[in-house]
Amino acid sequence: MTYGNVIFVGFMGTGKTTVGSALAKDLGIPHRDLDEAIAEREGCSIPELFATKGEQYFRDAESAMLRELLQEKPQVLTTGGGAVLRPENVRLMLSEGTVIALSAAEEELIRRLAGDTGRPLIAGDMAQRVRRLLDERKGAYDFAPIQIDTTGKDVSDIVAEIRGRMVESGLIGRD
Ligand SMILES: Nc1ncnc2c1ncn2[C@@H]1O[C@H](COP(=O)(O)OP(=O)(O)OP(=O)(O)O)[C@@H](O)[C@H]1O
Ligand SMILES: O=C(O)C1=C[C@@H](O)[C@@H](O)[C@H](O)C1
Ligand SMILES: [Mg+2]
Repeated sequence: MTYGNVIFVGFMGTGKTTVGSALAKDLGIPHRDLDEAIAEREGCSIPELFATKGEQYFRDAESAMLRELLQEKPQVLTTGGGAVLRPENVRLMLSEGTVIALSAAEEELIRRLAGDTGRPLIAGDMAQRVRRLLDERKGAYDFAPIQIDTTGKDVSDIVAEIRGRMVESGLIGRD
């Protein structure tokens, strides 16, 4: 049994949506994804939203949707890579749930994101943009009390590792 929100943060491609969905199944609680909820509400994809309304509009929608979705506990809530950029969002996440940060080595992120067209901030020279953004966001995910490096690990192993950390922290029982 788990209580409250389990919130995933991390850079694009660290696997928040993929791992969060698998963890929610494993724990038997719902999974919501902030990017998917925004796209559904706005009636268009994230790249379309950036192109038509701009990043500032997206960030406002992201903060509002975060506040709204955090009311629906218990759940696994997976955020977008930039949701931690506003301090008010970070404060809200820390007060409303358990925050788990996923990370992965730069070259692995570049491999995972190759061919992707759904992330407007890395469109164009993807590898160069990933490197620059990683540098700009250094430390941005360090606030999360549970830190998981996903490099070279399968989704099922990552879920097992997270479960172990949640048991250690007294958030869930052993079975
Ligand atoms: N542990 C893993 N090993 C290999 N590939 C992975 C792993 N986790 C995720 N992936 C792949 O990496 C890509 C990005 O994963 P995902 O969409 O879950 O990332 P995200 O952190 O939610 O990104 P965003 O911040 O843009 O929402 C997907 O193609 C996914 O299948
Ligand atoms: O890292 C980011 O700033 C983003 C990550 C994606 O999940 C989306 O939220 C959007 O493409 C912006
Ligand atoms: Mg995602």
